[in-house]
Amino acid sequence: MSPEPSYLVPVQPLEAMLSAKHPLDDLEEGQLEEEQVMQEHVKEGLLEEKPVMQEPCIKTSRWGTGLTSPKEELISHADNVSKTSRWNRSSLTPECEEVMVSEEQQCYSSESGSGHRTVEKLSADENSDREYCSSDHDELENEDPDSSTQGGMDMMLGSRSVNEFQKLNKINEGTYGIVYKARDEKTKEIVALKKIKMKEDRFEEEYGFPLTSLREINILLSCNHPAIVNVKEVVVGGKNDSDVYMVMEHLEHDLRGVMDRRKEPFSTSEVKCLMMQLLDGLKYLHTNWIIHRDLKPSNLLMNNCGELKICDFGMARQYGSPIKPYTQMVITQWYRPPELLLGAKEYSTAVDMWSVGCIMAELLSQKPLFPGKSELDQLQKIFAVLGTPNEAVWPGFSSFPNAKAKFPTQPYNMLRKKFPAISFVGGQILSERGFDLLNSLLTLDPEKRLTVEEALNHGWFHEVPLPKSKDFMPTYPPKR
Ligand SMILES: Nc1ncnc2c1ncn2[C@@H]1O[C@H](COP(=O)(O)OP(=O)(O)OP(=O)(O)O)[C@@H](O)[C@H]1O
Repeated sequence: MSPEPSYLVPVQPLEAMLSAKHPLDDLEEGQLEEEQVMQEHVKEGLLEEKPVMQEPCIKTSRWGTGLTSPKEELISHADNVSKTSRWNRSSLTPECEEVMVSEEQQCYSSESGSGHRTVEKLSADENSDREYCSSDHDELENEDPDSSTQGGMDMMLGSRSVNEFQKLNKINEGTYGIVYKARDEKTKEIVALKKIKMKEDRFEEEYGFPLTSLREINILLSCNHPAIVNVKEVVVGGKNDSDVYMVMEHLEHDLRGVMDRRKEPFSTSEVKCLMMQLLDGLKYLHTNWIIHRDLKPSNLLMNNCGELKICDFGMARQYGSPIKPYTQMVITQWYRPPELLLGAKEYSTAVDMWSVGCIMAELLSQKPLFPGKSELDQLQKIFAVLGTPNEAVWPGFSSFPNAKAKFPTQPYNMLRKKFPAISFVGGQILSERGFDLLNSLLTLDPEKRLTVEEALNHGWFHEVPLPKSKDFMPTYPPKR
């Protein structure tokens, strides 16, 4: 195995991980048993599967695990971080005492033979996104109610004020937040401020903070990789400091905007440069048990130094949206894998690999590969190109809840027609190896789909034209 890049967090010894003080002590009886059982499974899994031990494990905060109340968290850190925000990146530096088995590890139940990490869904009705949320609610509801209700704002103690930033312009408004370009008055640095949209739902009424945002902040503060957007800190503003903003490094563009502006597709070497960065960032996430689950061009930021960075972790590792979108916009299905569309009971890292396949196709052709108008239409579009699956090509296919629908029979894989090896009209062509990578990413059966490691090692990246250096990637005039 090639050595891990230096930006990966050093491996914690297994002993340290398992013997570290676990906040199970703080839980109620019933919960304790349940957690202990999970803990045992984790132990077993770790002991059985040596490679897992050797992989880096980012530390998630106790807020992320929902096992300790935020108040206790603040108290236990009081000596070290008094008057320092819970959200300060530096306060998250892993310490031996704090090393925990992350929630992701507790949830992941198996590692499939193909190398995709599978997570078992936590609820019975898996088509309901809200079920995940309620499972999370349950965890939090078991906490000391006194501390939980105050948690939302307590954790902001010591955070800087948004008034220390000069808002320059609004960049974008998404489902969960409004993003501004701003200048840090102290450092004069240009940053992006994502204002967390607060919404009156049960979770927020009780805990004062949207769950999606809590998770996004927790994950992003824990990640440290050149292809993952850097969140510097969290600041507050508005009446009673009740508005919360994530302060992120600012990137001039996102891939959606860039593709919309370009008149022609990226060259093969440019696609390789972008794909390698995307896969590198994703390898970091998957190695750290994080599934992004919402990879799409608008969530891939780009700058004029040729860098690509993954953003928007609102959906990461929760496998469903806990709150209703604020706008009429729904999360796009175009990059959603067939197993999710079919109502699969388990997700794995393979869901992200499907999205990567769709993104690669779009980079090459400059148009979305499967622009479905509804979930059914999405599946029909996928099957029309890749062939209608059956038990032979995808064992277990017919057991999916949504597999009962009558799909038109398409016995052949037609993908090569869309990405030919030769073009008589001067259009974009794709080599044998390039097509093999694309086709392997777009494998219907997630068990057989390429893993991020396999994709990164694919021969396409080693044949000419080689990936373009970031320094020579095209630049675009700033639009915002
Ligand atoms: N750090 C950043 N620098 C520059 N622009 C950014 C940054 N972060 C986000 N953006 C812009 O804001 C948009 C929305 O951001 P983001 O996806 O994080 O919000 P969201 O509300 O979660 O969106 P969605 O509706 O996709 O869930 C992005 O598509 C991108 O154009």
